[in-house]
Amino acid sequence: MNALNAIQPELSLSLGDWLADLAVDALIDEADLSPKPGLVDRRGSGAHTDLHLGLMHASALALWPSFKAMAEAAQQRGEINLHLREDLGRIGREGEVEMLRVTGGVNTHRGAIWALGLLSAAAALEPRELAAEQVAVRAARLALLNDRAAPVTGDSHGAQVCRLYGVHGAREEAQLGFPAVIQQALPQLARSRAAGAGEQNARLDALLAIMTQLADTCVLYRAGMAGLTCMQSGARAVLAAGGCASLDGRRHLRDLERDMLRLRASPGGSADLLAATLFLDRLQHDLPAQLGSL
Ligand SMILES: CC(C)(COP(=O)(O)OP(=O)(O)OC[C@H]1O[C@@H](n2cnc3c(N)ncnc32)[C@H](O)[C@@H]1O)[C@@H](O)C(=O)NCCC(=O)NCCS
Ligand SMILES: Nc1ncnc2c1ncn2[C@@H]1O[C@H](COP(=O)(O)OP(=O)(O)OP(=O)(O)O)[C@@H](O)[C@H]1O
Repeated sequence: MNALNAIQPELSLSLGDWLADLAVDALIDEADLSPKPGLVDRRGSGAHTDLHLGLMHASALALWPSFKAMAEAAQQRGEINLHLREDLGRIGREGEVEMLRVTGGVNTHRGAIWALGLLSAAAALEPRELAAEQVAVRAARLALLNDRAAPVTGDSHGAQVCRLYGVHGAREEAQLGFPAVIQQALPQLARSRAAGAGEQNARLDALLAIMTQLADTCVLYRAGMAGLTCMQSGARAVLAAGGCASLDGRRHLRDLERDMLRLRASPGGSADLLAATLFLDRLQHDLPAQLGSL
């Protein structure tokens, strides 16, 4: 490393490096955020027996090359088309294989590879247009294209409960332009920050805002419609009581966690979308100076 890079390492950063850094940071921040109801966090494994924080970190770090490759594929193709969609599908599936290798076969980040992969590619396509809404719309256009090489996934947990309950899951959330992120989480994050909640509480409030509405297929698979209703109404109660920075909100958060653990329900889809929220939030604010000339 030369002396200048040691002082200003960002000078040697490519767009793909930067986007992969943001995606991995978002996953690590999501995992570390505490206390999250039912999810892996700094306190423990929530409703999971096969996940822990170290595994979430290892999985997140192992995905860095996949996010970089997705961003670079978008730069190389230069437009939204079937070629790019099929590049992303291939890289995403290879990322899943790497994730399963690192975790010894546990699904830590399948939904996150999908959401953050599409968003990384969408950001790389137009690095001058990084407003959250613009990036989400491009990601949706990519998600709407049909990857001819994708295996038929009719028996995934998500696909099973989508059929059973007639809800939309991870695929449709992306195809709609991530409404849970754009309409719920980012506005809540901004409101809670403006109200002086503190960053960790603002992020918890953003997670709860997602949980008020999402048909989280992780919860549906493990705890059925009763579990989903419990998650949504419990999250609403926390926000209605003043959010995670208020004493009353914290009481409701504790009640929600107790109920989710009793049902073995873990809002993994909501957690993935919180990571997507943190990614889009940083994207708008952190563009390093030297990338401004791209
Ligand atoms: C679309 C995906 C998520 C598969 O979804 P499916 O519902 O069939 O599967 P599965 O139950 O295994 O995974 C769902 C994942 O989404 C998350 N999730 C659950 N509910 C939701 C929701 N309502 N909204 C968003 N994410 C959700 C969960 O955390 C879970 O990890 C994806 O894994 C996929 O198609 N991969 C193929 C490779 C590919 O094309 N990659 C592209 C990279 S950009
Ligand atoms: N902090 C977190 N803690 C737990 N899960 C998370 C967290 N962040 C994201 N997730 C998501 O939750 C999903 C894990 O959920 P779950 O364990 O229900 O998956 P599964 O393998 O489909 O089902 P099961 O474990 O019930 O067989 C992962 O795909 C991951 O994307």
